[in-house]
Order: sequence, then structure tokens, then C-alpha cells
Amino acid sequence: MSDRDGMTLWLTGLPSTGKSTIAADVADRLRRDGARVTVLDGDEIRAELTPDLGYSRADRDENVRRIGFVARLLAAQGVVVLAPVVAPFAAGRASVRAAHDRDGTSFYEAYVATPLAECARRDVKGLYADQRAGRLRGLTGVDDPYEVPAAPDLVVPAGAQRPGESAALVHEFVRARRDSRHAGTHRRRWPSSLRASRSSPA
Ligand SMILES: Nc1ncnc2c1ncn2[C@@H]1O[C@H](COP(=O)(O)OS(=O)(=O)O)[C@@H](OP(=O)(O)O)[C@H]1O
Ligand SMILES: Nc1ncnc2c1ncn2[C@@H]1O[C@H](COP(=O)(O)OP(=O)(O)O)[C@@H](O)[C@H]1O
Repeated sequence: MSDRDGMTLWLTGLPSTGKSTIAADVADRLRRDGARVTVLDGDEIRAELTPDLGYSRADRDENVRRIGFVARLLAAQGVVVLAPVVAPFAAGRASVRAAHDRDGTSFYEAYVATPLAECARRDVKGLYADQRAGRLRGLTGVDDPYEVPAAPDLVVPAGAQRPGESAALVHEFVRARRDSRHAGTHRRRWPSSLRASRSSPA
């Protein structure tokens, strides 16, 4: 394990799309692979790190910015950071990516793409029902914007999959990126001239 193993994988999508379920399962799978993993879950972070913020655009942008900052610090130390956070605005997601790019830390955006009607049917926290009943205003995807990622690194069709299938897809995505970085490390460490001399008979 090295600092090169670190990355941020942001799971964006509507409430009840499956972000937290997938992140928890992927974290377990990666830990079994021996990775250092942390999950920056929207609900937990809002309770502990951003309790001062609500759901206005400015507050959501600030929430995403702070989570992105913590993710970047951890990822730079070799941690695989999973961030299941709605992050409804493309500009907010793009600035988190840009901040990672500036210090050479990997950032990937996974769009958890369950159709709105299925999210509303799942309605894990009763928010869609609250919005319909007039008890909640400004629900992402219903009466507040959700900007669908234009070029996500991964699309997870979680409306048409079982949770384990979605987790397996995301796990494979992360594993492939970690593996390719390891291969790159080995290539850099042993340039071809050196490899040739090492493999020649003495
Ligand atoms: N109005 C409104 N719109 C959207 N979501 C709402 C709202 N009110 C509360 N919640 C719950 O808060 C979670 C979204 O906050 P996040 O910190 O994940 O995202 S963000 O700040 O909007 O980027 C989100 O969590 P998930 O259901 O896990 O996505 C919601 O449960
Ligand atoms: N393919 C899938 N991936 C993730 N969750 C799924 C999937 N299919 C059904 N579900 C269910 O949908 C719900 C998603 O809830 P949750 O993970 O809390 O969503 P979010 O974090 O996006 O608000 C859970 O009850 C989960 O069991």
C-alpha cells in the first residue's frame, strides 16, 4: 500500500438512489482487498462537520466544498475515499475535481442513476412523501435542481440492479484503477534498459 493507492470516488445522485448502500458495500469489499478506506457519508458529515448548513444552493455548495477538501487530504495519504453525497450542481462537483487535479490526486465521479420514480418509490427517509404532502420544499430532483453529470467516470444503473450488483460494478471500477496505477509504478521504477540488463544472464 502506498500514497498512490489513494483516490476519491464521489457517488452522486438523487436521494434514495442507492449511494450510501453501495458505498458501504464497496468499502467492505475494498477493506477485504487490504485497502485503507473511508466513507464520507452525507448524513453523517452533515451531523458532524457541516451542521451549520442547510439545503440552499449556497449551503449545498459549501457542504460539497468542505467534503471535497477532507476527501482530497485523505486521498493524498493513500486512502480510498468514498463520498456518497448528492452534490446536485455540476459546478460544485467540477471544483472538487479541479482541486484534486491541482495536487495530482485522483478523483472519479460515479453517477448512481436510479430513475426519479424508483427513488420516490424507495423513499428511504420519507422525503418524497413529505414533499408531496407539502411538509418539505426544495427536494433535490423534484422541486430543487439535480444536474445530471455530463461525463461521469462511471454510471451505475442502480434502478435496474440488485444492490450487490451495483457494489460489484463500483468495486471493479476502483480495483481496475488501483491496479493500473500499480502497473504504472512498476514501469516507472524499472525503465526498459534496466529491466533488460536485470534479466540478462550475468
Ligand atoms: N431538501 C433536500 N434535498 C435533498 N436532500 C435532502 C433534503 N433535505 C434533507 N435531505 C437529506 O440530506 C441528504 C442530502 O444532503 P447531502 O449532504 O448528501 O448533499 S448536498 O449537500 O445536497 O450535496 C440526502 O441524503 P441521501 O438520501 O442519502 O441522498 C437527504 O436524505
Ligand atoms: N442497485 C441498488 N443499489 C443500491 N441500493 C439499492 C439498489 N436496489 C435497491 N436498493 C435499495 O435502495 C435504497 C437506497 O437507499 P440509500 O443507499 O440510503 O440511498 P441514498 O444514499 O442514495 O439516499 C436501499 O433501501 C437499498 O436497499
